[in-house]
Amino acid sequence: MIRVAVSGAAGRMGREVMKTIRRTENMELAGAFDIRGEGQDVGDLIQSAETSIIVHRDLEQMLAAARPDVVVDFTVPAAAGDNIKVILRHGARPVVGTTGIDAGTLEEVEALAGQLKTGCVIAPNFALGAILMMRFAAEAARYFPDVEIIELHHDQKVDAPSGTALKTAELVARSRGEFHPDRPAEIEKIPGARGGRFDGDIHLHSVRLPGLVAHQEVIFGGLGQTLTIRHDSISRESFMPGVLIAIRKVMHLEGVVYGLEHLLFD
Ligand SMILES: NC(=O)C1=CN([C@@H]2O[C@H](COP(=O)(O)OP(=O)(O)OC[C@H]3O[C@@H](n4cnc5c(N)ncnc54)[C@H](OP(=O)(O)O)[C@@H]3O)[C@@H](O)[C@H]2O)C=CC1
Ligand SMILES: O=C(O)C1=N[C@H](C(=O)O)C[C@H](O)C1
Repeated sequence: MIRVAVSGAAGRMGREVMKTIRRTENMELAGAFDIRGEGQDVGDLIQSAETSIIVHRDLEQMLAAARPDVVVDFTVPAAAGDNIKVILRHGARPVVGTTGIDAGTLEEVEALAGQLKTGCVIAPNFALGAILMMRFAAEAARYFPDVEIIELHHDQKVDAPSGTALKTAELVARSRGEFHPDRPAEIEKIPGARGGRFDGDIHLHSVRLPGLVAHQEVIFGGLGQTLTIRHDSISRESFMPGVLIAIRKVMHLEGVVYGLEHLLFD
């Protein structure tokens, strides 16, 4: 039985993870942490009967009371780094979906996990289709180096571009074939109209609208043709199989694994 606690328990992803853990064999929901909903029974958050697990506002207290093996974190970029360090120091294993964590914090987490010989998984996207979309995009970039990325998300998302779009841009940049851009000097009549630029010339565009969940198109352009690779998460259930894989695998890891693909394909 793996004892799992959830950080960001009152959020959209935290609630979905708690529902999933509660119906998964060999896993037990052990604790819940969030800055919102202190003292609330988790059952209220996931529309189920009372669970006797209450939301803690203090991560250390929750860890001491719940003694989880794994803590799943879906919070905010500003909090996730500190949360991960506290979880590691407490001897539990973090599985982190929070995006937008800065590179310096990630390095500190890598050093700490290595020093403590404890496993940690950090993945900007847990949906299998999104992992494949990134893989196919990296492959296509070898033949079509001209590319733009459009990510589309619900209107409550705080970070832009999405973690997935940034990871896609990194992978595309790494595997890109020969690239000789021959473009006219552009005039942006509204600043930002051409999006953000990764590596100088990979344009990323972020759309935020109610009704959306999480979507991305990677559009390649070539002589007389385009190739579009698109993934749609139409519900947050899409992320759950990947989260469960990470929870099971992190129990046997030492150090940080960045990206679900390393648990699926390596
Ligand atoms: N890797 C993946 O597959 C996926 C990653 N994500 C990422 O997960 C993160 C969460 O997304 P989502 O669930 O939609 O966001 P929500 O805003 O719905 O949930 C985040 C929760 O964390 C709480 N919170 C804020 N600060 C802290 C803190 N310091 N300590 C503990 N809890 C805190 C928030 O409270 P309050 O509302 O009061 O601020 C909220 O309840 C985002 O970074 C998102 O990009 C999302 C989907 C999939
Ligand atoms: O905030 C979200 O919702 C999502 N965030 C992740 C990201 O930033 O890539 C993963 C997915 O796109 C949903």
